[in-house]
Amino acid sequence: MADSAQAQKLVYLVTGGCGFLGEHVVRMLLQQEPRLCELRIFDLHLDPWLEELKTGPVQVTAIQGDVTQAHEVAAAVAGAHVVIHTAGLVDVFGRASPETIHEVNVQGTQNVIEACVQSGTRFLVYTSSMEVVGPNVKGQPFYRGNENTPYEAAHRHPYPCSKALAERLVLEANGRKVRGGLPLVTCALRPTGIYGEGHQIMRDFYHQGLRLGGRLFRAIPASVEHGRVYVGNVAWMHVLVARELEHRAALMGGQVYFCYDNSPYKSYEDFNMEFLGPCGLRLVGARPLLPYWLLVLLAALNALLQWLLRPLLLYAPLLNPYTLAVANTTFTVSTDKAQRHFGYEPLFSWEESRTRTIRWVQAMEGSAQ
Ligand SMILES: NC(=O)C1=CN([C@@H]2O[C@H](COP(=O)(O)OP(=O)(O)OC[C@H]3O[C@@H](n4cnc5c(N)ncnc54)[C@H](O)[C@@H]3O)[C@@H](O)[C@H]2O)C=CC1
Ligand SMILES: CC(C)CCC[C@@H](C)[C@H]1CC[C@H]2[C@@H]3[C@H](O)CC4=CC(=O)CC[C@]4(C)[C@H]3CC[C@]12C
Repeated sequence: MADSAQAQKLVYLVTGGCGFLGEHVVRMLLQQEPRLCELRIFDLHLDPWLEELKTGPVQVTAIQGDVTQAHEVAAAVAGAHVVIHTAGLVDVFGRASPETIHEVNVQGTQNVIEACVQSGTRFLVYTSSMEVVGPNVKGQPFYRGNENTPYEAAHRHPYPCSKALAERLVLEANGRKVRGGLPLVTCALRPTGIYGEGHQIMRDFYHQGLRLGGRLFRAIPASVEHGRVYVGNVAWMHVLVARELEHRAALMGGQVYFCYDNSPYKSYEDFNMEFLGPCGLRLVGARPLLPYWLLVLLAALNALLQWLLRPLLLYAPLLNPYTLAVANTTFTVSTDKAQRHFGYEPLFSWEESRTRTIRWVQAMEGSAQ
């Protein structure tokens, strides 16, 4: 792939390239991959910002398509050297049916793998998730664990189930012969909770805080640590992996890597306040305002209401039994596997990640400042 004749001629495909993470991967590739000659962006919905990318030296091809449609995926993959598969249905709120989540996340991933095999594309990077590991249904803590930490990964919710199945498909496909006879090289990246510019849930919390007169009310004990990673560093990791898979296929093929950086270990809410605080919001309470049993009851009530109202309207609040369990279970990562295997160092320091995220929140309409 990298011989001198082809040095500047790489074709990359990013599925889900218009999503929160996908957009950062796309922009990072354009900045950091000098060998790129064409960047294909495949997504169900194409965003207007793609237009501004089309004026640069790299050919940017926007492809409106659905990963569940094998023929659309095959057409997009044909001739690509590397596929970064970030497209997915990220739904832990019950907006989509379990069948749809499975179809997009599992069948969609299978379609991407088959398209690589059929078209002779050798390098596939899959965006997996920490959710593949946990938190599990028993709520057992995963405290600063790494890729080898033993943990009982038991899931019931459709989203982690689908991510775990899809990740397995990707890893099992490593070594399959692609068209032309060479082996497919795959690996999976497992981000913890991603934050940064474009993060929808952060936006939701910000607007909720504004509605509540600049206050948010603590729901989860400050002692519960939740792993977070800056979107720019997750994107950078994808770009590095995509680049290094070719040179270190024997080491990296079939491997999983947690995505990490120097973001501090904090509870989900305290971490959000790192950005929302400087934008004028305040977190009320050193301890949760409501007892945990009441939150469990409210979450169950929300699930019941969702089910009852489904024929009439979509009721999908942030709080449900699953999100409560995830938010209330310690899950943090401490690893250097990505550094050891492909030389990853975070591109953005914590200070820079924080500043960029704060600036983005401040720029939102209706800033509390
Ligand atoms: N947001 C987070 O904290 C984390 C996300 N992830 C994973 O990262 C990936 C990206 O997630 P986000 O950017 O947060 O989500 P997102 O919803 O912002 O982006 C997903 C993109 O995939 C596209 N997509 C959905 N269904 C599709 C289909 N059938 N065909 C083609 N495109 C489709 C969407 O239009 C969207 O642009 C996902 O695979 C997710 O599982 C993993 C860990 C944490
Ligand atoms: C009011 C509640 C008590 C708090 C609600 C917060 C939740 C909405 C979020 C807490 C943890 C989040 C998840 C976590 O960061 C891991 C994830 C990984 C993914 O791959 C997809 C997103 C998510 C499941 C993320 C979703 C929101 C939370 C559950």
